Amino acid sequence: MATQEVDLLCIGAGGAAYPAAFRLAKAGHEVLMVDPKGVMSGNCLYEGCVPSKAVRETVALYDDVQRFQSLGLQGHIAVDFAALMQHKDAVQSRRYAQHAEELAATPRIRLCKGVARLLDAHTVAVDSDQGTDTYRAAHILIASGSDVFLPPLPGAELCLTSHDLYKPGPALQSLPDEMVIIGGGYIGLETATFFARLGTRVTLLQKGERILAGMDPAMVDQLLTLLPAGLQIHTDVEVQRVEDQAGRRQVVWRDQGREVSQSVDVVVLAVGRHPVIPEGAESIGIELDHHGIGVGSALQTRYPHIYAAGDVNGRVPLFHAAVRQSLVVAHNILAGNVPTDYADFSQVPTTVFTLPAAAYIGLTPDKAGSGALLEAQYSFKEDARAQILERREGEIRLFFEPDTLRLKGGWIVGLDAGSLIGQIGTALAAGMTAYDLARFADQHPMSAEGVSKAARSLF
Ligand SMILES: Cc1cc2nc3c(=O)[nH]c(=O)nc-3n(C[C@H](O)[C@H](O)[C@H](O)COP(=O)(O)OP(=O)(O)OC[C@H]3O[C@@H](n4cnc5c(N)ncnc54)[C@H](O)[C@@H]3O)c2cc1C
Ligand SMILES: NC(=O)c1ccc[n+]([C@@H]2O[C@H](COP(=O)([O-])OP(=O)(O)OC[C@H]3O[C@@H](n4cnc5c(N)ncnc54)[C@H](O)[C@@H]3O)[C@@H](O)[C@H]2O)c1
Repeated sequence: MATQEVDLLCIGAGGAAYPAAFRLAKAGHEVLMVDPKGVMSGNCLYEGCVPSKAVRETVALYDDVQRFQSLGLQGHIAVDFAALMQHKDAVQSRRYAQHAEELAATPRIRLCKGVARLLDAHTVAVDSDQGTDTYRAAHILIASGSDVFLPPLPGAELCLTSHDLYKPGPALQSLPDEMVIIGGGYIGLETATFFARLGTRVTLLQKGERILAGMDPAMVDQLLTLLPAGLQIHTDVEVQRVEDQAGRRQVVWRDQGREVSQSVDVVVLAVGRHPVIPEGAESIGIELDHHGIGVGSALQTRYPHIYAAGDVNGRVPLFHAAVRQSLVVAHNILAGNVPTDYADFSQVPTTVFTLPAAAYIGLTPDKAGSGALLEAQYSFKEDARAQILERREGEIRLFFEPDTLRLKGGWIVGLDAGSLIGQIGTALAAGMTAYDLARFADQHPMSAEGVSKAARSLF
């Protein structure tokens, strides 16, 4: 087939791709998204955010009901793990159907099921079941995301990954009694708390000294004291190998020079993700850095018309960061590839959706240095909603510039952390001060009032 012309070709159809695709199509441009999944939403919906949180929220309800056994909700409640997986699958199907409708209703935008390769700075080949098509694109958005990193660990192939756990039709259909999780980052810790709260005995093995390395230690240390009792965490260990033992898994690791082993039903490997670089990118001279495709905050590669957004640039590998970056790309394309919009990588709300959760944004004391920020605190112990829900653990901390009392960052451990961080983020984006927050009459008895109460503690 002859080469076809498009205004924008997106490599991938996840959160880093489709907001730009829709914005450009709305502005009258012809857009093609290419993705081997043949559906929109990338890994967030296929095996990431949405399915993992469908599991998380069900476990949170189970946890709440158990806590209320002596508080007015008596009766036996049991986990049906296979039904929980069906619920997760149903949420995924529902969202896929919604996205298909959105796509069908939007003119000038097509989604092709296939794999894209860069032939030169304007030409992209798309390999699909129908053969290979070639497109000449005025603009290219590389949004090919990330994939599970598999380390050279003997027996890695015996382990499950987040892909196996959360994809539609997941690998696990019954609740394991015992599980080892290798890796103490987001995926490892979230997954560990979900299973531990359901009743699985979970051992988590972390290579370095710190769980959730890179986050404010004061936040992480507080979170660690609140994790489920059925979760054992070993840090500073070196996993040696995983072996098959008549269908069970034997995990062998070194702990302070001593060899330790444990036999479990399931091993989950969660030691990170790596960017997926489309074929041809490097040969046309697109540069990589230690995160992924190298871009500045205008998200342009060395070619002004070729952009890289989302997990593939590895700067802030979160869904909402990918969406914001995608819109930055759209704005810069619409401005004729002259940077007019920039991604702010420093102010992205981040939540570890453990049970309970921890969330942070902006500048925290570990990064700012001791004494550089004025701290305000609010403990959930004294919070009305937390008392009503018997969730009195954790706190809100806000960090201000000492001279101006301008909000610089914050973190929350505990109740509604994943929602409250959005409120703090909005205040941060608006350049608000402790005075502004303290003046706002936030709703009682909701956890959000803790944000203004924390600010008021300074006066
Ligand atoms: C278990 C798990 C839980 C997560 N939970 C959260 C969460 O709660 N909140 C949050 O914000 N983030 C979460 N994330 C991260 C989030 O999923 C990613 O940040 C987000 O999906 C990134 O979007 P993206 O569009 O950059 O990439 P992706 O979603 O990875 O999409 C990239 C797409 O490109 C396609 N592709 C790859 N190569 C090619 C090619 N050559 N041609 C065509 N298409 C190609 C891929 O098939 C994929 O569909 C989670 C991730 C995981 C794994
Ligand atoms: N709530 C969220 O927003 C959310 C949830 C899940 C995933 N994600 C995204 O997915 C990405 C990947 O998550 P992840 O947890 O796989 O990676 P990660 O980089 O967050 O954590 C990996 C952990 O594994 C440890 N590790 C590495 N090699 C090891 C080894 N051999 N033995 C033991 N431990 C080892 C690392 O030190 C680190 O603590 C995250 O960076 C995040 O962007 C986000």
